[in-house]
Amino acid sequence: MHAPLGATAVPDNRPQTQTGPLAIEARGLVKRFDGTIAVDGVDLMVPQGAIYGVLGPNGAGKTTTLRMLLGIIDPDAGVRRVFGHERPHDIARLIGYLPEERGLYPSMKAYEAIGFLGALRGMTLADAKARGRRLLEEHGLGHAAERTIRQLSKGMAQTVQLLGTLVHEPRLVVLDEPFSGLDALNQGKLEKMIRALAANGTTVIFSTHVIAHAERLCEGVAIIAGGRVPYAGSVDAARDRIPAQVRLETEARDGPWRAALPADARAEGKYWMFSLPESGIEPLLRALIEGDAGILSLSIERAGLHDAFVHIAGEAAARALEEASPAEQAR
Ligand SMILES: Nc1ncnc2c1ncn2[C@@H]1O[C@H](COP(=O)(O)OP(=O)(O)OP(=O)(O)O)[C@@H](O)[C@H]1O
Repeated sequence: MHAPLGATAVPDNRPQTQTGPLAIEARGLVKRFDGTIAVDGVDLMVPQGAIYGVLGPNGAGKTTTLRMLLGIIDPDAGVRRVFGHERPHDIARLIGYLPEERGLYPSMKAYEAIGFLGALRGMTLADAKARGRRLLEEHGLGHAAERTIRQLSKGMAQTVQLLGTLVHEPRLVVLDEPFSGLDALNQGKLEKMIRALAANGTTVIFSTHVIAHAERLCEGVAIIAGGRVPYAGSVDAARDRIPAQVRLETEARDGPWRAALPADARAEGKYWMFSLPESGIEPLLRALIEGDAGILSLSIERAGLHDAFVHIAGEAAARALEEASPAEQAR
């Protein structure tokens, strides 16, 4: 039995790599529309209980990939297993799905809309409505339970639809661009909800074109560009594809120590910046000290997911990502 959403304190330092059973295993998924390839050989492994991001610019193939995983459309080639089942429809009651196109019946009351979605996933309508009311209370929308969908703000309606996605306590939650259309406050609330779901053992997979969301939330990420997945794995391992950068401040402007700096060293204001040498920091430190650099400060900065994305998917894909939503990227 799951605890109520949002009720669990969730540590931010959960392990980045998980072993154990997979919620989703997809190999070689291909989809064409009218002869044009939308998804071109996607492999994904999502461990149970993980938060997993599918990150890519508009048109990259995120929605098509998610729809194939859910069994809404069939791949032209490849296999996908959800909790070991090759036909996701067989376990539809274990899955919650928030589609990219939001939509609830405008004349339904908020708690009825949640109830309706729960009934579609196998709950009795009465149970689903009662749970809808409870979820609305728990998420600060108790006052809106009796309001019709058309009387709600866009953000509130989106939260109602999300609660309808979760009302039957699915074991796998698939969210297509769940952050788009939400203001900063509601984006923060959604991040909390996603963490709470995972802390309760639910697997969450979401698509996004906002790197910051994937970086803050996900253990695993699939980078998707032009229908291909040039990287799928842990966020940490993606970041480790780029050498960490050393930021060095010295007292001496010149001297024998300069010969110890790696070839890619460049001046940035009062600092020297360069890639962490493969031999590690110690031999470098020794050389700097012996060469009378007078070290004032030295820090090692790990690459962020943005730099990793550029490195893996290329500048053009990164630009497309930023152009998709500059305001959301900034958050
Ligand atoms: N039903 C369809 N018929 C024809 N082409 C489609 C269909 N669905 C998707 N496509 C095309 O497949 C490609 C991938 O689309 P998809 O919606 O999967 O991308 P996405 O990464 O989810 O993009 P967005 O972030 O804009 O939603 C696009 O070129 C799109 O135009």
